[in-house]
Amino acid sequence: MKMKMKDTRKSFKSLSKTIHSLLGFKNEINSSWANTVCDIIKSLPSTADYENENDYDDDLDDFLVSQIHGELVTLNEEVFRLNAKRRQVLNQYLQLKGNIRVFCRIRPTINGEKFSHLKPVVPLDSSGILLNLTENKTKLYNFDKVFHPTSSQDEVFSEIEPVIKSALDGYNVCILAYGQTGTGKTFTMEGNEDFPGVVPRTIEALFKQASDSNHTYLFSFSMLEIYLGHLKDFLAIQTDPNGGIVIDNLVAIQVSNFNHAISLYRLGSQLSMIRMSMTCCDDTERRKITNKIWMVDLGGSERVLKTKAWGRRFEEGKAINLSLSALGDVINALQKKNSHIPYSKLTQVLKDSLEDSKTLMLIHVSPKEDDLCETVCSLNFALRLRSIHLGKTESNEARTVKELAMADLQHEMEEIEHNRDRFMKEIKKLNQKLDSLTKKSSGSIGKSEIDDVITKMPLSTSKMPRFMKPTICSTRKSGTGYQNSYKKEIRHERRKKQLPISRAESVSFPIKGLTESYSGSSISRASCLVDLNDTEFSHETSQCSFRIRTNINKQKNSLKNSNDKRVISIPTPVKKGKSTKKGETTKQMIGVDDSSTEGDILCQIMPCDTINDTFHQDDCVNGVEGVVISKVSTQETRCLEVYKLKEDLPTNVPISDFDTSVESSKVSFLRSELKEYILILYYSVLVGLGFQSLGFEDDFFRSLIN
Ligand SMILES: Nc1ncnc2c1ncn2[C@@H]1O[C@H](COP(=O)(O)OP(=O)(O)OP(=O)(O)O)[C@@H](O)[C@H]1O
Repeated sequence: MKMKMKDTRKSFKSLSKTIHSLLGFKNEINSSWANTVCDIIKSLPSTADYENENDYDDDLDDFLVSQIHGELVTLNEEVFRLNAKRRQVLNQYLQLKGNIRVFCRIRPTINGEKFSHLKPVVPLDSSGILLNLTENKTKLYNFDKVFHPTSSQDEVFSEIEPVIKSALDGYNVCILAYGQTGTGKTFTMEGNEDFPGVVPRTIEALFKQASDSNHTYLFSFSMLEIYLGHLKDFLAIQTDPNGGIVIDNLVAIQVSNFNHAISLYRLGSQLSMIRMSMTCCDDTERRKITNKIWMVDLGGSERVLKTKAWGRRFEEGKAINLSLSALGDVINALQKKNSHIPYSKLTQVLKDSLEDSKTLMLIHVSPKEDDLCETVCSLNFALRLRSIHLGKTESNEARTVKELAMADLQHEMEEIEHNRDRFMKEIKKLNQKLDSLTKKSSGSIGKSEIDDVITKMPLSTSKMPRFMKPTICSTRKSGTGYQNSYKKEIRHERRKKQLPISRAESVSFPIKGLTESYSGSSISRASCLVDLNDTEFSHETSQCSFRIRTNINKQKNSLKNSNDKRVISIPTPVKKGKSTKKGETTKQMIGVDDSSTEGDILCQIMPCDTINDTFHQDDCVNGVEGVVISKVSTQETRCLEVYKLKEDLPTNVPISDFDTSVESSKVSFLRSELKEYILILYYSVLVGLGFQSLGFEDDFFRSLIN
C-alpha cells in the first residue's frame, strides 16, 4: 500500500513532464491507456446522442458532403459518357433518316365537306400518296412520312422529337410548314388547346430536356414576319465573322420556362417565323455554344391567278411563291455546294440554319377535288426538295435495310436514355441531400435525414467524438481533407451547377476603341452569363471581386490581339459612407447608375490588357464585376462564365492589398484552429493520464463517459 502511494505521488510529480513529452509524441502513452481509450471510443453511445453538439454535426456534414461529392463526380462522369454515346447514336439515326426530310399531311374533311366519287388524294401507306388526276390518270408520290387524315398531333410530333433532341446537342433546326390556305398549317404548327401543335410541343420538349440534362441552357425567343419579300420588324441581316446570321434589332427575349415562351408566342402568333435560340456554355461536347430552331409557317401557296387576287393580295401571293421557289433553289445550291447561292430574304434569314441543319418540311394538302391543282403544285414542290436531299430514288430493299438499322439505333438510344435518366435522378437526389446538409447549419435538417446519411458512414468515423477526428493539418497531409477549403470547392461547384443564370442580351452600347467595321453590331448582341442568384451578389453586398474566364477554348487563338478583349464593368451600389477605392474606373462607366438592375449591366467598355483566360485581378475593382467579351466573337462564342472569387472584400482595402489581407486572415484562422486542437489533446491526455496514475482502471473511464 505504502509502495503504491509512493508510485502515485511520483506519477503526479512527473505529470507535466509526461504531458509535454506526449505532445512531442514520445513513448509515454502506455498500451493499456491506449487500449482503454480505443475501447471507449468503440463503445461510445449512438450518434443520436451527439445530435445537439454543433461541432460534431459540422464535422459530420463535412464528411457527408465530401462523400456525396465523390458520388456525384462518378455519376456525372457516367452521365457524360452516356450523353456522348447518345449523341453519336442520335446522329447516326438522323443521318439515316436524312438531314432534310419532307413529310406530307393530308387534312381530314371538315365542315361537312362532300366529295365526288373520285377521291383525289389517297394515302397508301406510311410514305406514299396516290393522286387521282383524272378517271384514268394517277400519280404516285413518296415522302419520308405521310400523315393520314386520321393522324394525330402526337404522331406528327413523334417524328419531330428526335430533331429537337439534336437541337439541344447544338444543331440548327428548321421546321417549315407549307401548303395552300386552309390545309392545316396552323393546326399542325400551333394546334389548339385540345390538340397542341408543333410549336408548343417543341418549346415544352426543349425546356423539359434541358431540365433533365446536367447542363445549363439559356433560351431566348424571337418572332418576325416576311411581308412582300421584305423583312418586317427588323432592319438588317448581318453575317458575323463565323458565318452566323445576326438579325439586327430582332428582339430576342430571354425565356425561362414554357409558359413564358408560350405567352410570347400567343402575343405575336400572327407573325410567321418563330425562333428559339439556345445557349449552353457548360457542355464542351456540344456542337455549338448557341444554336437555334426556326419554326416557320410559310403561308399559302395558292396560285395567284386562280385566286383572282388583285393589288396587295396579288403582290402577297407572288411574294410567297417567289420565296418558296427561292427556298428550293437555295437548298438545291447548298446541297450541290454551288458557289452562287440565290438567297431571297426568307432564305437569307434561314441561311445558316439551312446550310448546317436538320430541316423538316411539312407539306399540307387538302382532300378536296377543287384544290387538286394546288395539291399537285405543293406535292411537286415537295418532290423537288426531296430529290435534292436523296439525289435518286431509293430502292425498296435499301429502304428496308435502312429502316431496320434505324429501329436498332432507336432501341439503343432508348436504352441509353433510360440509364441516363436513372443516373440523373440519382444526381438530383444527392444534390437535394447536399442542399439539406447546407440548410442544416441553419437548423432545418431533420433527424431522420441525419440518420439516413449516417448509416452510410464507416462505423469508426461516425462514432468519433470531435477531439479524435483528424485536424486540418492531418487531413491536408493525408490528402483526405474535407475541411473548409474542400467545402468551399464543393459549394463553388454546386453554385456553378444549380444557379439560374441571367442573360444580358440585345442591348446596344457604345464600343470604345473599336474600328469602324465593328461599330456596334456584333458586340451589341453580346450575351454574357452572369451568376446572379447568389445572395452575396445582391446589391446589398457591394464589394465583390470576381474571377472571370471565357470557356471558349476554340477562340483562344483568335484572341491574341489585346484589342480583341473588352471588359464590361458592372457597378454595384456603394454603401453610404463608404468610398470606392478605384474611383477612377467606376467613373468611366456610363449608362448605368447605382440603382441599375442586372438587366442594365451594359455600360462602358474598357480595353483589357490581359489575354489570359483568367480575368486579371487588377481589372476587378471594388464594387465592380467585370465580364470579358470577345470582339471577334459570334453569338456562339460570346458566352462567358463568371465565377465569384472572393467574397465580401472590405470596402476600404485597396485591390493591391487584397491578397495580403486575405492571406493573413487565412493564416490566423489556421493558427486558432490548430491551437484549439492542441488544447483539446492536452486536456484529454492530462485527464486520462492523471486518472490512470491515480489507479483508476477501464471501468472508471467507461462510467465517466456513460
Ligand atoms: N389534321 C387536322 N385535324 C382536324 N382539323 C384540321 C386538321 N387540319 C386542319 N384542320 C382544320 O382545318 C381548318 C383550316 O386549317 P388551318 O387554319 O390550320 O389552315 P392553314 O393552312 O393554316 O390556313 P391559312 O394558310 O389560311 O392560315 C381549321 O379549322 C382547322 O382546325
